[in-house]
Amino acid sequence: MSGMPFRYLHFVNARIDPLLFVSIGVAGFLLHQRERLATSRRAVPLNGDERLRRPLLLPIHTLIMRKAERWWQGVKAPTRAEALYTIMLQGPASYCYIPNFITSADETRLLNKVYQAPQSKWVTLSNRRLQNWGATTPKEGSTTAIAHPLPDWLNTTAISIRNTAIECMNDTNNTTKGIPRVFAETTPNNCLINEYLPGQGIMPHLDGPAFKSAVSTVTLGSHCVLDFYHKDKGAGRDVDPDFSLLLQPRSLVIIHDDLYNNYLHGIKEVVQDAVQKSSILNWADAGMDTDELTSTGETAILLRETRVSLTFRVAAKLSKLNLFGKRRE
Ligand SMILES: O=C(O)CCC(=O)C(=O)O
Ligand SMILES: [Fe+2]
Repeated sequence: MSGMPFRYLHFVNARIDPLLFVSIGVAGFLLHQRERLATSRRAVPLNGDERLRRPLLLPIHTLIMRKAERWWQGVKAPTRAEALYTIMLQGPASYCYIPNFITSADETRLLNKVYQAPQSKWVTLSNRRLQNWGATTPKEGSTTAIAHPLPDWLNTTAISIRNTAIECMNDTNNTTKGIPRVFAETTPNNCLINEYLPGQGIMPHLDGPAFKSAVSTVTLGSHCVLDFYHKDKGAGRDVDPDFSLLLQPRSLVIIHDDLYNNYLHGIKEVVQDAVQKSSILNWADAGMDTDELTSTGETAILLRETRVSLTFRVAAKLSKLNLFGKRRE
């Protein structure tokens, strides 16, 4: 009877000094806080209706606790739940996803044009190939682009994007989300074409300063999961994205304002994407095939094929110089 507890107490009294007690207490508190935060992240429902039921004013002690938790963890970026909440509130101003923006015939025609381009047009990078058309920047990081017209086969799509942006802005029923003002004002004058084989992707990044803060992308050939990471949090191989958009073949996505300026975007280098309803912002519009879905209807495995993306942008500033360095009339 006297054995274990007594010996244990004796051990504690004799060997453990108060500093160690305090350290154990602090470590316990830290672990508890970490678990609490992880649980609250997992528990936050990601669909809009649940979010709308959240109280607008949180009790002061909850706010203080949240601040303390963030400070405690040294995390400046918003949590996943907060990021999604923000994006849902600002969502209507941040992206516009339009399934089947082009027909299958247009998709084939555009793909043929891409592959008919002279070999010299392709720039081969380690993880993808690209072509650059229209107004182009002389070097990386330039803020001024040199004016050059888009070829007709791309200009047709650029004009449809502008018309769509105008429709979006006039859409009083708000069936198309977002107000892609940049494209309503100006027809895109640059198109970057990226080709990704299965297993290829693009590291998370922000687009450079040469273009206005909106980007519109037509997806050809295969789907893509475009991941977003808040810029304060950063991104790396072991960092989970805050959320993603599922871009289906023939769709158009316009990303602008908050989503464009404050989130890095990237595509993972994988041969298949495991997608979940809870992390895909446009799940409802993504037109998932029922045979791709698991029995719950909330996850799917999508096998990648070759994807070609046409990314249209508006150059922020056009140089008065032509390609040969001479001033235009
Ligand atoms: O292929 C895409 O959809 C994204 C391309 C992209 O982000 C870029 O070229 O900057
Ligand atoms: Fe980009």
